[in-house]
Amino acid sequence: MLRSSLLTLTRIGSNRLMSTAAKLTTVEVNDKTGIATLTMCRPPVNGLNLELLKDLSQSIDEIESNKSRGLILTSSNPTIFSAGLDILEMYKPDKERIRAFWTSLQDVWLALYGSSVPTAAAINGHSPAGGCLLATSCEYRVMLPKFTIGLNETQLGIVAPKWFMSSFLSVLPRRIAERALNQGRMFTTEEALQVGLIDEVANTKEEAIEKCSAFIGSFAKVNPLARALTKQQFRAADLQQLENERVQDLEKFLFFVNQPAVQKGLGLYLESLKKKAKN
Ligand SMILES: CCCCC/C=C\C/C=C\CC/C=C/CC(=O)SCCNC(=O)CCNC(=O)[C@H](O)C(C)(C)COP(=O)(O)OP(=O)(O)OC[C@H]1O[C@@H](n2cnc3c(N)ncnc32)[C@H](O)[C@@H]1OP(=O)(O)O
Repeated sequence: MLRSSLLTLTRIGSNRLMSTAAKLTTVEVNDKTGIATLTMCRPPVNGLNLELLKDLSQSIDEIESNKSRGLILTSSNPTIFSAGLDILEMYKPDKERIRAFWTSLQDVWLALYGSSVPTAAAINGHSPAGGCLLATSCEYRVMLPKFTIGLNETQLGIVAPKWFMSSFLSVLPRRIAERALNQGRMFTTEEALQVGLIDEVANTKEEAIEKCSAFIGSFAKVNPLARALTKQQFRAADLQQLENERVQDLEKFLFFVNQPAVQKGLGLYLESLKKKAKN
């Protein structure tokens, strides 16, 4: 069940905490429900860099293979679910590292969107771009009030690839998804609930996790294999499309991100974030 020799198993109440010393994710399995909570813990904003993506992949694999009854994705940061892709991976990138970075992002999406176990996101903070991609790859979303979620790529002068759109479209009606993506719109919790981008609102992270657990519990009397195969049939075309086009998708990304205008835009955006952080 545990695949790394570095892995430690600790017991907290009725939960088993599985994590490695230097990992950027933790996996905690509730002994009563059998549901695994996968927590992202990369300060300051859970920016998805190569290391966090690799740890996410490993944790999802771990949950798939340890017979958990479901997966709840959340964050250790009290105000940020994930700030999306770490822009430092894309700005003035190292040639080899950026290839590994994008390939790892593809791996995470394929594993999470195609996961055989029921998945839910307890969105306990802001969730722009890649953060929204992770949340919409899950089957159910519960979000805390006064945060924002959405695919804001066009606001940064970049383009969400097709598979980002697939996740978005699996949740939102096409007309709303298309307009929001073109605008790079970030939705408040209330707006997200209204359009169906999230399923429920919770006042605390604990409540969000409870609601996610209740969603996963709703499959208790359904045959797990029948449920998993049904989910996978719904998602097969999206998953197959990326599987078939992985190499071309990587090359497209590299070409696009290395354009001088895109580099300039990313540099200005990073500067604006840093300026905002100082004030
Ligand atoms: C037809 C052709 C098709 C071709 C398609 C092919 C390829 C497509 C090419 C590219 C697609 C790439 C897809 C990218 C998706 C992404 O995820 S891009 C990332 C988008 N993320 C954002 O815009 C979020 C930016 N951050 C924020 O809005 C805020 O930080 C926050 C998350 C709301 C948190 O706010 P808060 O006030 O709490 O924190 P600060 O803003 O003060 O930030 C603290 C600290 O963190 C740094 N930081 C924040 N976000 C990022 C980030 N995403 N990457 C890197 N660093 C980040 C910020 O700069 C501060 O740093 P410090 O000053 O050093 O402390």
